[in-house]
Amino acid sequence: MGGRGRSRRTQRKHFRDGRENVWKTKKSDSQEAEGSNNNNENDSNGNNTNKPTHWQPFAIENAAFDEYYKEQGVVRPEEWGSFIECLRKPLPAAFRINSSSQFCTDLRSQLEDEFMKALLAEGTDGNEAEGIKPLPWYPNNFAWMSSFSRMQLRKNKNLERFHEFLKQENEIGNITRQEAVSMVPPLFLDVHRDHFVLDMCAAPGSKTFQLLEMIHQESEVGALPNGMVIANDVDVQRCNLLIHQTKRMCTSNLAVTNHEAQHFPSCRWKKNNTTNGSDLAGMSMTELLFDRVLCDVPCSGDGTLRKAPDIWRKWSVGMANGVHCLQLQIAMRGLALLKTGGRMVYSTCSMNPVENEAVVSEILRKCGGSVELVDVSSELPQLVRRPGLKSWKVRDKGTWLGSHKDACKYGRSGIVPSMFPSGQPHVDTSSDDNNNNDNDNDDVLVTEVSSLPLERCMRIAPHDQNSGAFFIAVLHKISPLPVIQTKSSKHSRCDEKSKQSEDIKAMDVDVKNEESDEATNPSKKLKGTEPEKTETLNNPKSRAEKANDKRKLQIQGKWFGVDPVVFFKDDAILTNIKEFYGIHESFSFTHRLITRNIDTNHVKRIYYVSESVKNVVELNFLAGEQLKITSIGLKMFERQTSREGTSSPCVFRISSEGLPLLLPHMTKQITSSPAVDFKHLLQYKSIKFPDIVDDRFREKVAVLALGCCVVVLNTGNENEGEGASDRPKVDKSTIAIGCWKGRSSLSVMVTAVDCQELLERSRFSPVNKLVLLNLRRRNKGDSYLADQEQKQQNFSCKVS
Ligand SMILES: C[S@@+](CC[C@H](N)C(=O)[O-])C[C@H]1O[C@@H](n2cnc3c(N)ncnc32)[C@H](O)[C@@H]1O
Repeated sequence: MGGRGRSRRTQRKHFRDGRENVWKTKKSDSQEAEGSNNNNENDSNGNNTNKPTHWQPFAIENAAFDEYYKEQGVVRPEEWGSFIECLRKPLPAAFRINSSSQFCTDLRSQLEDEFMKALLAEGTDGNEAEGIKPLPWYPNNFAWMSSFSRMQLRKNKNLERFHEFLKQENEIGNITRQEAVSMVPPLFLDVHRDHFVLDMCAAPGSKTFQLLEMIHQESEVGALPNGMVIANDVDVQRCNLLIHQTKRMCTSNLAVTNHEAQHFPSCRWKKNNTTNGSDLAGMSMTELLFDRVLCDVPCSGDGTLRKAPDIWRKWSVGMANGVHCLQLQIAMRGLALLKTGGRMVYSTCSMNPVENEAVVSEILRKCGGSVELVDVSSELPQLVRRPGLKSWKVRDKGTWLGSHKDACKYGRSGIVPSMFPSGQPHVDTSSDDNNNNDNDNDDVLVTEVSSLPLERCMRIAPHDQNSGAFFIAVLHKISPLPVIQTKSSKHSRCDEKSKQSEDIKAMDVDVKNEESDEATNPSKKLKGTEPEKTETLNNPKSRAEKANDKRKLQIQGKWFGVDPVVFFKDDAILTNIKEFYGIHESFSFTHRLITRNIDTNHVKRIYYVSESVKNVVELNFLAGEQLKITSIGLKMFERQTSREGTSSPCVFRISSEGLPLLLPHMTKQITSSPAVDFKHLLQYKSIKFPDIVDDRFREKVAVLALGCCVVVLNTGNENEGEGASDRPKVDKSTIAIGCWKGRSSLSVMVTAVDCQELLERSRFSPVNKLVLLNLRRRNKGDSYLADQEQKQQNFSCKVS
């Protein structure tokens, strides 16, 4: 896990207070830890102001934390000891088998039959002898937890083989390492294959991966589901992590966007005035709405204390109070983008009621009956959870506040009414000339109790099932949201706290107006184009330079720093690709190929998108390119830039991600190889033609054109490539790799690491089968099912 894991860690960025990375702690940062915990002094922003003097390991206690949560009653008083003790223990590692992988059942068998027993026998440094076990509440035994922490997995020699297994399968995309409780929200979303799903705050993407699995489950061979996922995150770097993570899924049904979730565009488009008889005129979608929305909002994150112990010293109530309004705005935008009848899951990895029940309560109040909190007590019955709180207080600068009245009394303008159970703003009725409030019993703190069905929210406590803590609420949109009137109030409210609050005051209406304006007036500056303007102002340019800039901008597209999304329509290149690979007419190319470069002479990569993603791209064009798309579809063709590339009649090679989708539709540049030469290809990466062992294979390679080709493993069971047609039979169990035919040799286009991995592991027969499956997975994506075990076994024998 070493370097890769650490580098992911270093990219974690606290969304609000610039929390430095715990895994990359500088000396001064470590020093800061000293003494900060039992004396948690906060400044007005809720930041810890202690200045420690020398290094100390992470403290795993915080008096302010204890005081706060004891008072809030998040667990019963008699449970406090086990709650806090559990929070101080490292989090056991958990992982999930990719259920849309054709190999999911093989992996599950390996875990059940091999690792479960082996890890029990081997034991570890710790006392718990459970080894690994499936999470009882996750369907089909596809999610597992171990009794080992991530550190133990890295350091313990006995666990080396298991750790290697986890790393490899994770890299290939067969499993995902993910905190157990983080797997819960997508399960309550009830995603179907034809759903349009929005993941509003998606990075680093473990839940997006789960959503994609759900969309792709039970896919027929070569068929794509009708649904899609849009994964959005405001942080570009984290978007890149997400793209890296989801690339393992090899999906054409995903678009990644980079917006503030609270301002996510809905791409409304008025059908009659923009099409001008174009080929988009038939477009039926006029607005981007979703069947499912996942609202896994940024939060204070104290539910992850076991995984990120630096939170112990950083923790303060200000962290939660400071994100309440943002969370509410994101959730309201999510509901506005949800179709009537759709489901939204709101979740946080925080235990704080201000981020949880308070946000849900305000949603219900604002939506006035158009949204209901769903009772999901009968779903996932084996998941141990607790009902949401009905009563809580707010703490600010060391003072407990029972209601908004208290906030006004103490002049706490940052504390908004929606943070309290009733959500009611305090209206000061006392007149200036009658300032005698002495009769009020103001010194008694009255804690409000909510009348909303907040017991339907779910709290997951760490000591219930040895996990992290989490909060989940399931919402159902019954009817369109009401228009929420802008009220001028002297009381501070979330809407007024936001400088862009205009967008959310009338959730279903105002956004429409704003977006229509954008669509009809594309020159209107969007957020994200700011740097460009600043540059222009600071550096006055000549007319020629400006013209040049304008041209560049046109090429660049609407969003500054983001490549444009362009349908690839270069007929000459397309005809060349189709003819070279003999691609069937049945394979839909029209409006399914995308590039990120308007200049087709310099297109390097061509992406394939599903029908659903294509529709969204078209809608986005019609709506004035409101979506800032950072990644889209499946990389299918890549320009071969080497000297070899120029000698081929077709300069575009098939990428390994795109091969599974294209393979059933190829009639040319495809041949089959016996196991011996297939193994040599993997072993030596490149073999000279005279070194090909099998004469028939050498002959078949000789007739291929120079350039990219596909070699299919001949398992010997069928007439693969023999007989009337030289085209190998392609079915669910086919194993194929992309190759390059040069003037004197045939070379693989699978990375050296992949080849090495296969060859090393193929020496051990029990692992052999899985390794082969993995190779196929990597090259063939997830559209094939593993149903011919015998064939795999045959190949294993031949290769070993
Ligand atoms: C709790 S994490 C999401 C984890 C993610 N759902 C997963 O399962 O991997 C919250 C994410 O929200 C993002 N974020 C913060 N503020 C945001 C905003 N205003 N709009 C969209 N995303 C935001 C952060 O960059 C962070 O990646």
